[in-house]
Amino acid sequence: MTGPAIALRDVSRTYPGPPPVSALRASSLVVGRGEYVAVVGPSGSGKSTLLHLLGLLDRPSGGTYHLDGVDVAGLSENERAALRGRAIGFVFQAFHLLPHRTATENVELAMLYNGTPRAGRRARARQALDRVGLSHRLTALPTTLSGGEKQRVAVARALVNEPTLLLCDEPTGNLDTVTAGTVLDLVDGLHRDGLTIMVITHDDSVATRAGRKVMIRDGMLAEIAGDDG
Ligand SMILES: Nc1ncnc2c1ncn2[C@@H]1O[C@H](COP(=O)(O)OP(=O)(O)OP(=O)(O)O)[C@@H](O)[C@H]1O
Repeated sequence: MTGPAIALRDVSRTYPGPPPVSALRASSLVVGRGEYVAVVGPSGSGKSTLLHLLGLLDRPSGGTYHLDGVDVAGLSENERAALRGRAIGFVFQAFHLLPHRTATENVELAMLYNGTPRAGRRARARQALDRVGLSHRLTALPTTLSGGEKQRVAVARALVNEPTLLLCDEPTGNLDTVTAGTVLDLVDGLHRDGLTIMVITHDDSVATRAGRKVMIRDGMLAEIAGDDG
């Protein structure tokens, strides 16, 4: 792999409408491997739009996006899906766990389409759940898990394919402050282990965990200087 984890150059996204909405305007951003970046901004500023582009869930209207040195514009839909599954882990506010599957099964599902043999999936799911401190809840159904535990299952699911980039969208939005702290501690640990992390949030207490903050306002990205910057 060559190049930074993420390189956006003059990336824009206009929703056609009518009327057309310029949700992201010619924005550039380079994120090095192992960086922990928070994207903050008010409602409607373009955070989800950016996340969908970064996560290969949407295509920009203009500009270029290199992920791990790969110009993703040149990829077919199947290649984009394969790259997404291999390189990116997602954690969302609403957990998105299947209610009738155990914690282990929820994590196993992330490996369904990536060629991991069935026999290997269970062991890897257990390892991922162990990494997030849930080895005692392997067979629990999501309805029996606390909010923080559900989010930790979601983190295990995001990690199980060993992505290079973790994209988190308001990861603590459904959690109380104390539980949010434990999930953010977990994310801090992943960062220390070398994972590249982007957290999208409107919550400053979440953003301050990151080494670098980027503001988005009216679809424009701008760096926010750190305390020592
Ligand atoms: N599919 C769409 N079609 C048209 N306009 C859209 C679409 N999705 C988002 N928008 C608009 O684009 C702008 C940016 O929306 P986006 O969802 O990226 O903001 P956000 O910062 O994630 O907001 P929030 O914090 O409220 O989730 C908003 O003006 C929104 O109304």
